[in-house]
Amino acid sequence: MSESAKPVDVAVGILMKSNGDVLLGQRPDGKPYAGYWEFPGGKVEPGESILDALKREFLEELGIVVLGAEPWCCVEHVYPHAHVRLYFYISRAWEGEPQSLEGQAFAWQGSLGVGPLLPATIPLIEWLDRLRYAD
Ligand SMILES: Nc1nc2c([nH]c(=O)n2[C@@H]2O[C@H](COP(=O)(O)OP(=O)(O)OP(=O)(O)O)[C@@H](O)[C@H]2O)c(=O)[nH]1
Repeated sequence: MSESAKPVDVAVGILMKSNGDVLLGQRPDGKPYAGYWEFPGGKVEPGESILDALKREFLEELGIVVLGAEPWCCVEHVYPHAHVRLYFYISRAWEGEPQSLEGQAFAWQGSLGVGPLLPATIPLIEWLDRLRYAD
């Protein structure tokens, strides 16, 4: 039960193209919720800022250099395997083309697409639609 008492901070990045498409990745075998889709990211390491964690994860997983990202929203979720606090950032500025450096599948998506999504990420898709089709 100690896991539910102390949330784990997770940095999550939404790469958004000018047409509104966003990048999703599929969780690899061997992790909880393998095969589910999520926005790229991962756990924040001790002493690391959330933005630094985001940049590190994007470089490790995708070979992308995030040039800028804005904090968007924070969601807490209690899974059987972990209690997480997800810090979602939106980035419209990066360098490089996403490559699958750790073997995951990735896909650029409009409003509807791949699934299933991680439970904590589902509401984000609706909020995101309001944001990207607002202007
Ligand atoms: N990256 C990411 N993680 C999410 C999302 N939604 C969500 O609930 N999570 C949760 O946040 C946690 C992220 O941890 P992870 O296991 O992917 O991170 P990591 O790569 O640093 O882990 P590891 O190095 O321990 O294997 C998981 O518990 C995952 O279920 C999302 O949209 N993106």
